[in-house]
Amino acid sequence: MRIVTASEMYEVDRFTMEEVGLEGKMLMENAGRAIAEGIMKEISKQDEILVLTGPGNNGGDGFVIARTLYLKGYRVRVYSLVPEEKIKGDALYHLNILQNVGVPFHRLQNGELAVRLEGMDVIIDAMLGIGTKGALRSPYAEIVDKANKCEQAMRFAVDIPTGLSSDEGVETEVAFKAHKTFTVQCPKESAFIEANAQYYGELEVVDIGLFTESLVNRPGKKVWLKEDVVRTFPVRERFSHKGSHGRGLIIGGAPNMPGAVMMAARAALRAGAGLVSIAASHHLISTIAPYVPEATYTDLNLKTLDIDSFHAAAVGMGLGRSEQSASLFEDILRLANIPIIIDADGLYHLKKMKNMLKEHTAPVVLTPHFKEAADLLDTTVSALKQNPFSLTRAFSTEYGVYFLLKGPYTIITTTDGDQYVVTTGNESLAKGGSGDVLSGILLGLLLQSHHITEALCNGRFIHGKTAEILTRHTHSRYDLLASDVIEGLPMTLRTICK
Ligand SMILES: NC(=O)C1=CN([C@@H]2O[C@H](COP(=O)(O)OP(=O)(O)OC[C@H]3O[C@@H](n4cnc5c(N)ncnc54)[C@H](O)[C@@H]3O)[C@@H](O)[C@H]2O)[C@@H](O)CC1
Ligand SMILES: [K+]
Repeated sequence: MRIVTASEMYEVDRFTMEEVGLEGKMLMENAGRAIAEGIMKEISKQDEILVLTGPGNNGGDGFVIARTLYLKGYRVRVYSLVPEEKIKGDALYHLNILQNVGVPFHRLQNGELAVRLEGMDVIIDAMLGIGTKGALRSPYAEIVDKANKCEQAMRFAVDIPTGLSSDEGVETEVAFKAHKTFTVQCPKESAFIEANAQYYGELEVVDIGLFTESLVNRPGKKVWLKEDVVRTFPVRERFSHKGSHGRGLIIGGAPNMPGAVMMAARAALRAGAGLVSIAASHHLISTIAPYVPEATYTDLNLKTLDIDSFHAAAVGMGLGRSEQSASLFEDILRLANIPIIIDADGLYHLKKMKNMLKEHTAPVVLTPHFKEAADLLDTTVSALKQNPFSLTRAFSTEYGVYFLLKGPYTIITTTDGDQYVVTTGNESLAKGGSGDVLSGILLGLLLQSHHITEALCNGRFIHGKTAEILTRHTHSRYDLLASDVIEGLPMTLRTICK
């Protein structure tokens, strides 16, 4: 499912209207009806419903929603923040129909609210959409603030909550706090920015018949969905053998962190890796081995370890941050000609030698969380949280790496700058060890997949999905351990990836 900026959405509108020939009025009818259908599932006929409308097409959607609800017998009225003479085009067309049908219609008079917001059971925000520029002007800011204070009301936003920008990089001062946002055709970029989540609430995408084909030549941004996992998950052949499912290497294991490589190895095997080998300090091997008897072990000595005899490797989990481990990491990066995942302490060392990435020819996957990523990109966490798409895309294309920016909305960027967002999971995953398990799953899938992007998206998807399934059935969001996710993978794999 494509994610768009405002300018991309306007291009989709233009293409649909000018080149396909669907009229704007009809698209507005489709949008309003689809959103009204969604809202009707959440409300009752006893509810007092207020639709707040603005000057543009977002307001036009609001007129169609109000008419649809009214004709179905709901108690609805419309409150326009602008005088009728300011409403033009398709929105005016639908305002006329609204008034012909007899839906109660009020408008702001002399700057005063003619309708009370208090006591409303449902407030629908059709004030501003993707045409919003800058901070909210009066009276929008005041009315949004009043609407947000109506604590008993269910609040729905049309397309985007009024006050938010569609694009990343814009700080929000005041915005409508929706319980649920019905977004038209494609989710907007800003829906995946952490600071905006509280305004969007739940997000539902409604199909109104727009054609997104006109965007095919632009770098893509998409949400990776269950249907994508089902379509691309590696297929196992009846006569395959362990070698067909890949030989993976996990390099790490500082004496004080035996758990990291152990969990990564178990996760890789549970995700379907054929063979997993752990290269760690020999003191550690006897500690780890009983917990992962399926793995093989080798002393972490680059004179004897043939990295390229494996199909892919993961390095950095529990590697340590000493000078010695820094030079070990540098040697690994120089020697490896196989796809390599760099996580945790590997990312720490990489900061000082990131130019090596430009010469490195085999695929490299970086899996930082926001702090690690901000350090790598020489920026701050808050700047990265405001602009995660553009900053990671710039880094990925400059250094030629796959970049998996870990978070509740994980953004995966390819070396070409295409981006995928994976939203599965919940706060139970915010715990030590989660990253090690994710790296293991990613390695397991990298070994079995033809496409690196698919391996990364599918790996991150099943990691999050497993946490969701476990916290729904057997665990809470407090007690779930990283290793529980490994043991929960069978449930996800059995249901999603048969
Ligand atoms: N074909 C289309 O174009 C379709 C558009 N649709 C709807 O139309 C919306 C976009 O419509 P528009 O382009 O008319 O834009 P908006 O409806 O977002 O309104 C833009 C207007 O709001 C005012 N405004 C902008 N920033 C402001 C601020 N900071 N404070 C106060 N007022 C401000 C300006 O007068 C501007 O002209 C979408 O979000 C969607 O809801 C849907 O009806 C589907 C079809
Ligand atoms: K809106």
